[in-house]
Amino acid sequence: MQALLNEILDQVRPLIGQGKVADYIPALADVAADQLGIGVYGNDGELFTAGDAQTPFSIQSISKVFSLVQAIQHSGEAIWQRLGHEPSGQPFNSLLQLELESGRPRNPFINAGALVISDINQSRFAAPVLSMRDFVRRLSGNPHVAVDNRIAESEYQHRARNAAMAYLMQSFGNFHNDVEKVLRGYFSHCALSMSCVDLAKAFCFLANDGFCKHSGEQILSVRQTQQVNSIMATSGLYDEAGNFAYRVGLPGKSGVGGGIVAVVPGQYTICVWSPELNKAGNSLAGMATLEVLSERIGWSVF
Ligand SMILES: NC(=O)CC[C@H](N)C(=O)O
Repeated sequence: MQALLNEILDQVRPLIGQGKVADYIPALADVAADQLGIGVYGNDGELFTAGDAQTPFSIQSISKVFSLVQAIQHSGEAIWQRLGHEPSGQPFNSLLQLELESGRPRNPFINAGALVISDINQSRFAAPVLSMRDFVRRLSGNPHVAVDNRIAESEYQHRARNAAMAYLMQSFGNFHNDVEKVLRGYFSHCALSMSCVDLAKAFCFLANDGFCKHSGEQILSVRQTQQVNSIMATSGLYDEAGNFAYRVGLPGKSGVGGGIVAVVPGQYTICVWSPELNKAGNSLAGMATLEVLSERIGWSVF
């Protein structure tokens, strides 16, 4: 595995330069574009890394999985009264469908859906950002995981589109807390800084029937774990979820910080990171890395 990871990173490295670092959140644009890393974590606790696997980056939309899991933990099936679990076929920040579908987001991994989940968590936790941070610290086994407040503040200053979504949902009665407060919380969890190693470890319960070995916690039931993986497989990469299923064939979740997490049920979790994105907002070199790795090992679940 170790030799394979080194080989694959060398193979995809020439793609760096063909994508574009996200700059609609100005603080995100400061990252060095030529970074590339991978962490692979086995259900048996084995860890393989290559490249910039230990460098923390902004997890952005990958955090939507953590907030969804928290909401499922305290509210279970009831959350689906507020949003769906259908792929959207739209960019992650699209407003169009939300208006047509009366303020009910298609799924928890587009921004509108993640904002509803944040609203649900806001109603439940006294300090939602701290609850999320502590949850992620336990899952990753890294007590130093923290929010990069500079990035959270930068996104708040440029919140127009996400704010528009939240207020639109409020106008349809599908938003219960103060919009600005929920936006702040959502931007904070998107601004968590984690490395490929942190994320591969934090997602391992999804490859292990809901059980996180290093924290000793049953995070979700077996059934709930299958359900979260199914939503990742159908919606984890927005309007590129089909392409990801075709090329990689695993449940996955991406973020505009350039990270992508993928789950090999029963075996491994993988996190790749490279900041340059393709047009759909997914890491260009990251997608290629996962494609080659999945093909070489025969990991596709399809
Ligand atoms: N796709 C993403 O990673 C988007 C997350 C980002 N915080 C946003 O709301 O726009």
